[in-house]
Amino acid sequence: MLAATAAAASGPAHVEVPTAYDAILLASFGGPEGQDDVIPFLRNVTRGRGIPDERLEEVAHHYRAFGGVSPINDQNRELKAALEAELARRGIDLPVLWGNRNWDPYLAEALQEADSRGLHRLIAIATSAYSSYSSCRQYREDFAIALAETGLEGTIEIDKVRQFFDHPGFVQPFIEGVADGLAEIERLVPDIDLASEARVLFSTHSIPSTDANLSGPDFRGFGEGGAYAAQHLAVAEVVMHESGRDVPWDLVYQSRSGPPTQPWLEPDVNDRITELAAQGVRAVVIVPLGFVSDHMEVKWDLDTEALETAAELGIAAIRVPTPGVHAAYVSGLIDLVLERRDGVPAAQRPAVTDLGPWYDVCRPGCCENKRMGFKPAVSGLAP
Ligand SMILES: CC1=C(CCC(=O)O)c2cc3nc(cc4[nH]c(cc5[nH]c(cc1n2)c(C)c5CCC(=O)O)c(CCC(=O)O)c4C)C(CCC(=O)O)=C3C
Ligand SMILES: [Fe+2]
Repeated sequence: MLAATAAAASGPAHVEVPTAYDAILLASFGGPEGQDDVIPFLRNVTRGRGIPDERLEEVAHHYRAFGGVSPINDQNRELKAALEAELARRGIDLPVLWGNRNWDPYLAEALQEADSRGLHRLIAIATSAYSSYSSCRQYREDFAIALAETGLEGTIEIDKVRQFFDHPGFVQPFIEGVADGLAEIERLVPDIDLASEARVLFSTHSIPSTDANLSGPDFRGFGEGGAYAAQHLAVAEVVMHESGRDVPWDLVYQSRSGPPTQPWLEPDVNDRITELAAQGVRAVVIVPLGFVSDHMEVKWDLDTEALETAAELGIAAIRVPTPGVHAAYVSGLIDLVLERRDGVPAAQRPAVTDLGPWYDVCRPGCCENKRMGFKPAVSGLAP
């Protein structure tokens, strides 16, 4: 088990005062549940960006290949049930509401439900562990939009748990996954020398370099790729160390979209596998470090595309599981709610890298989107 070491005092934590919450808001991305949902869902995801339906059809085919159904909604139903079970096990009476940014059940519906049940102080868990516009601020903007849509500003307050990339509950499943993945490679390629012929590839969602460089706070201190890249590198290092294996590793990116002229974080996972194969690498273990569940970005971009790339090059490849409903992850999410509710001091909060524990509330300007412009957000220090 990964030791739940208390925070290094040097971490950037800023701790809020205790708040008695009425309910947990499980906030996620949402996904289509049938072929007819696919284009309307993609219009929601890309709203305000004027992307023509022909371009959306290109992304749609990932969903179409799976019957138009993203696995993400069932995964959130399971996560909600697991959170409820863990709360019940601990004797904590805190309802869990679920709302998505891009598909039914929408955030606005969850807020209406909260209001009708008299639940007005919400603590949100977003299914997104790192700092960036897409994984943090966009959730906070969409909370603000849902509050405005429902006329519940001033009635409902939404706080959000800290970014949990380095919480031991999130990291533990990846440690187990890497250890198991490497053992599986040894079974598949019995004569392999892991240290020279295998690579562990930690994969996360590529984002535009502009977003990455603003994924602060204090973004200038994090170098190339901002806090987003720094957080992934720090967690990957811990995972490798804790797995007890001495195998070289890289951070790679997947699921790039946007025009080719716009710089996004690189290298792409497929390009890196191709390069490694040319260098004589015989096996890769792919770790979806940027994701909390096996949703479409994992099923398509890794299990379909990246595994195919490896197969075509004749090298062995294993994809490690995401946290999903792993007991350590579920219990860690409840711990995150309770540390916030109780105003636990930063030094007592678990964090496995010295970047954390992360802030309770975003700093002004944190995770800004310079491409699409300023939108007000809640759950932060400044709108
Ligand atoms: C960092 C990050 C995460 C990880 C954090 C988190 O988990 O939140 C994530 C997750 C996800 N992304 C998802 C789906 C999509 N993301 C898109 C587009 C984009 N994602 C971006 C970033 C991220 N995305 C960005 C920078 C864009 C371009 C838009 C822009 O320029 O700002 C598009 C539009 C089409 C396209 O542009 O390709 C789709 C359909 C799904 C659902 C999967 C399912 O249905 O199972 C999930 C969980
Ligand atoms: Fe995305």
